[in-house]
Amino acid sequence: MIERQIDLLQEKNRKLQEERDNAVKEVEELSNSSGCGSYAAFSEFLLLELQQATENFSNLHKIGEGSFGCVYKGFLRKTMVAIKMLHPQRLQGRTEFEQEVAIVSKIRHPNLVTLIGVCSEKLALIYEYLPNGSLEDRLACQGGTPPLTWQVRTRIIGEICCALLFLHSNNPNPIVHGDLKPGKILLDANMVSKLTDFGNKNTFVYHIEHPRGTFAYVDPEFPSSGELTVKSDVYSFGIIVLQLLTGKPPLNIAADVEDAIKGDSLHLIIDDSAGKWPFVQAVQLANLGLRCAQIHRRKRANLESEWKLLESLMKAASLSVSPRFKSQLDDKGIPSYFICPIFQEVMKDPHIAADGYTYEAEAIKAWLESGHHTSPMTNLPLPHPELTPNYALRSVIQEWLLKHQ
Ligand SMILES: Nc1ncnc2c1ncn2[C@@H]1O[C@H](COP(=O)(O)OP(=O)(O)OP(=O)(O)O)[C@@H](O)[C@H]1O
Repeated sequence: MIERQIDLLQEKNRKLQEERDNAVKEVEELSNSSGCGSYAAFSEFLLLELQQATENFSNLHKIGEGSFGCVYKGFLRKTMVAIKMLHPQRLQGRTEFEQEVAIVSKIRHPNLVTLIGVCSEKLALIYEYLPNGSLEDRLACQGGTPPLTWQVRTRIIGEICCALLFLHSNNPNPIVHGDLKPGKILLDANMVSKLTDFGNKNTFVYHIEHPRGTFAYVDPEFPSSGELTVKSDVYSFGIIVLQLLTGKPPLNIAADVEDAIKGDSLHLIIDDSAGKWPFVQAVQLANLGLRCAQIHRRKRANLESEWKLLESLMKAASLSVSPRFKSQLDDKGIPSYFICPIFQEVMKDPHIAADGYTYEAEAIKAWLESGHHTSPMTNLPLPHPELTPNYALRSVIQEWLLKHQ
């Protein structure tokens, strides 16, 4: 009798082991086929969940409509999200949707909008929700919002450059945004900027065929070459820099700024609604914008070489905090990005984790050592546990502390 029970238990144990081995194999196969190691980057949502989150796609939840479909705001699995419903006719088909998702879902950077998930049955993309809307709307002060200060504008320029450097250095192939313009730069609750719609060249091609005033950002060499390169993004970036500096519409902006520099009248076209922009820095930004917005690709700036200048401009801007820069400050006047998301204290030794967020070294090490394999910020699996010191932020914090304590 006992022997029979032992046999049964052994048989059950063998079956369980077999099931476990099969499950492990399946997970390995899935992660290999996604090409991103064990990094399961996004969730699949049901249409029913989207319907519940948006009260059946009611107009009250609609936040906008682009050429590729409507965007709704919704509360999904305890998170505020933006749901982008793609028009199926705007895509070449499901394969293209899947290819795009495969690219976008693997990329994480603090200045790129995070893809949280997809709803394959409805071809919908679910992104983190950015409550301060687009740079286009903020530049136009839509809804009565105050103009962006020169400090915020300088930081946004640095952040966008940082995001482009990240996309362009992607391995094995650089990722070209292809449709960079203020409408594709979104702002979070702290006015930190994030690029959206990267890895979707179709948006760009669509705009070339159906111009809506956005062609001012388009690489002038694109129509003849028919090809988008990283230098196409550099051109659009240059136009955005000049627009942030002057507040002018993008058409012919490079020629206007160039004329102003030649005629010693740059001070007349700097956007004074941004506050008192230090003139030396305004000139540096004007020249940076012009180096990027060259008509010929081969003459355009290399963003890697421009980064040092931008870093110093960002540093200077963050040290010169005006009262209108409040959204970046906590109630003690400390810039929010100085605060470790785990310890909630000003960082002494900031380190960047694989999720792109910066934490106090001690805090993130303790998190990893206690067996966590996920991001404390996004809850998504971390592709690796390595940490990189954030020297730039550390020196900004130290200088700020010296000045304010
Ligand atoms: N993650 C998000 N959080 C908050 N608002 C968003 C988000 N994504 C898009 N939006 C808003 O939804 C609207 C539509 O965006 P979408 O990117 O589809 O089109 P667009 O950029 O306005 O136009 P097009 O794609 O035709 O150039 C815009 O007002 C945009 O600011």
